[in-house]
Amino acid sequence: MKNNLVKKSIKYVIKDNVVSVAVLVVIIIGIVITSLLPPQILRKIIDQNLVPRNGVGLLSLAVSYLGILMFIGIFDFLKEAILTILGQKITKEIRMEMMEKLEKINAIFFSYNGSGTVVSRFTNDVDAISSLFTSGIVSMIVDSFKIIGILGSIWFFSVRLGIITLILLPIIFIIIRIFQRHMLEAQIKNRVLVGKVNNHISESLKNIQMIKSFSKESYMEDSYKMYLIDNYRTMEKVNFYDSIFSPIIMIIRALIIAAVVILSSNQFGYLGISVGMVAASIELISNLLGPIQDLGMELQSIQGAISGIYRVNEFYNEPEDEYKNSELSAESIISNRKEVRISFNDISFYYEEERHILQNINLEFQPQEKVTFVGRTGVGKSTLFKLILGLLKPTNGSIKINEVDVYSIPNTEKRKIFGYVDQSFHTIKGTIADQVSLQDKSITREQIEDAIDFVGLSDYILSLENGYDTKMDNNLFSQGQKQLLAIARAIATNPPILLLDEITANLDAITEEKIISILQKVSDTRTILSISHRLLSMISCDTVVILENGRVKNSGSPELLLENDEWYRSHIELEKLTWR
Ligand SMILES: Nc1ncnc2c1ncn2[C@@H]1O[C@H](COP(=O)(O)OP(=O)(O)OP(=O)(O)O)[C@@H](O)[C@H]1O
Repeated sequence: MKNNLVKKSIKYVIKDNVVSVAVLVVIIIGIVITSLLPPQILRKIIDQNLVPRNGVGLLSLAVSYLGILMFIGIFDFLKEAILTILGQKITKEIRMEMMEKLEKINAIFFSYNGSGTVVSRFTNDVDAISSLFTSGIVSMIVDSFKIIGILGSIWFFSVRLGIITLILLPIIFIIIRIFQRHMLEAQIKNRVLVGKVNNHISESLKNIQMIKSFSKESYMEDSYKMYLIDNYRTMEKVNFYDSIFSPIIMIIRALIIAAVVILSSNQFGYLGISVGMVAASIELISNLLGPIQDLGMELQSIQGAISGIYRVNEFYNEPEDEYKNSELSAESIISNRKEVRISFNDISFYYEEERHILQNINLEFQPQEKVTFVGRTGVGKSTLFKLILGLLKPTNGSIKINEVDVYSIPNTEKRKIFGYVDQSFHTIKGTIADQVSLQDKSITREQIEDAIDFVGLSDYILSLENGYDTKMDNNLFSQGQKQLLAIARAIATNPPILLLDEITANLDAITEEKIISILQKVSDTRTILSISHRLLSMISCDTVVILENGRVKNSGSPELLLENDEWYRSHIELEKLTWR
C-alpha cells in the first residue's frame, strides 16, 4: 500500500519516545534472563543443601530465589505499563491521522461506505491494532525468547531431556491451540448471539406500535425464543471449553512431571541427572506451558491486528478531494453579488460505471435567477446539487461560477458562497445559536441573531429561559420551526447562492406557505436553485428545469412550459385536483 499509516505512526511514536523504547528493550532482556534463574537456584538448593543436608548458603539462595521472583514481577509490570502507554500513543496518532483523512476524503467514499463501516475503522480496527502492542507482537517475542531460554537450560542439564522437550513442544502447542480455537469460536458465536438477543428486544420496543397494530406479537416472541435457545446452546459450549481447558493443562503438566521423574529414577537412569536437576527441569518444563498458552492467544491477536492494519491503511489510501485551489477566496470568485453566473458545461455523472445518473447537461443561469429543478423521483436532482456544491466531481464536464470550477473551490470558502437547506434539519450538540453558526468562530453573534430574526424565530427563542443560549433539544422546535432554523443557518454568512432541496416536503400546507413567504424575502438578492416535487408549491421562479432520464428534457419560464410542455401541464392539472 502506498501510504502505510500504521508504520508511519509507529515510527513517529518510537522516535518521540526513544528513552521509553530503550527501557522497554532492557526490561524485555531482563525478563527473559531472570525467568531462567529460579530453576537454577532451586537445583542448587536441592543438590547443595537439601540432599547432602547442608545448611551453608541456604538462606542466601532462598533470599535470591525470592528476590528474583520479585524482580520478574516488577519487570513484568514495567513491561506492561510501557507497552500500554506506547500502544495508546500509537493508537491516538493513528486515530488523529484518520480524522484528518476523513476531512479530506472524497465525498463519493461515503456513498459506498455506511457510517457503521467508517466507525468500525476508527474503533474495532484501531483497537485490534492496539492489541498488537499490549498482547501481540512484543509479548510474542518475549514468550518466544522465554521458550528458547527454557529449552537451552533443559538442554544444559540433559541433552536427552532437551531432545524430548523439543519433540513434545509442537505437540503440546497443537493440543492447546485446538482447544483455544474451539473456545474462541464458541465465544465469538456467543457474542454475536447476545447481540442478536439484545437487538431483538430494542427492535421490538422501537416497533411496538407496528407489532401491536399488525398482531405480530407471536412472531416476535417466537424469534426471541429461537435466539435465546441458540444463545443458551453456545453458552453451554463456552462453559464446557472454559471448564475443560484448565484440567487439560494440568493433566499435560502432570504427565510431563511423571515422565521426567520416571526417566530420571534409579531404575531407568535414562536422563542421568541429579535430584536438583530433576526438580529444576520439572519447574522449567512447567514454566514452558505458560508461554505456549500465551503464544496461541498472541498469534490470534496478531492475526486480528494484521487485518485491522490492512483495513486502516486501505482507509488511509482512499482518494482525496482532488484539486482545491487554496488561492481561491469567495471574494475573488464573487466580487459583486449581483454578478453571479452559474454554468453547467456538458456535465455527466455516474456513481457506478456504466450507470449514468446525469448526462450531457448544459445550462446557464443569469445573476439572481430563481431556478427550480423538477423531475420524477430518482432522476438525479439531489445528485445535481451535490455536484453544484462541489461535493462530487462530474465524470465529464464542469460546473462553473463566474468561470471558476466549483470543484476547485476550497471547502473553507464554500459557506460564504452557498447556503444549503434540505428536507430535514440536522442538529449538532450545543446551543440554539450553535445550530445557526455550526460553531464557526468567524460568524458573529450579530449575524446569528440577524439570521434568526430574519426567519421570524427570534420571539419564540427569546421566550425560552436562556434565549439563544438554550441548549438544543429536538423537542424545542416543531418540524416547520426546524426548517426555519435551517434557513437561518444557510443565510447566516449571507451567501449569494441558495440551494433548497425539497425543504417543504414534510410540512403541512400552512407551514409550507410561511416558509415560502420567508424564502421569497430571502430570494430578492440571491440566486436561488431549488428542487421541488410539487410544482404548485415552488417559490415563484424565473426558470423551471425538467429532468428526465438524467437529461434536461425541457427548460424555460413556468408560463412557457405551461404552453409547450405536456408533462408540466398535466402535472400542474393533477396537483390542482389533489388536496395539496
Ligand atoms: N450514494 C449513492 N450511491 C449510488 N447510487 C446513488 C447514490 N445516491 C443516489 N444514487 C442513485 O442515483 C439516482 C439519483 O438519486 P438522487 O437522490 O439524486 O435522485 P433525486 O431525483 O434527488 O430523487 P428524490 O426526488 O427521490 O430525492 C438514484 O437512482 C439513486 O439510487
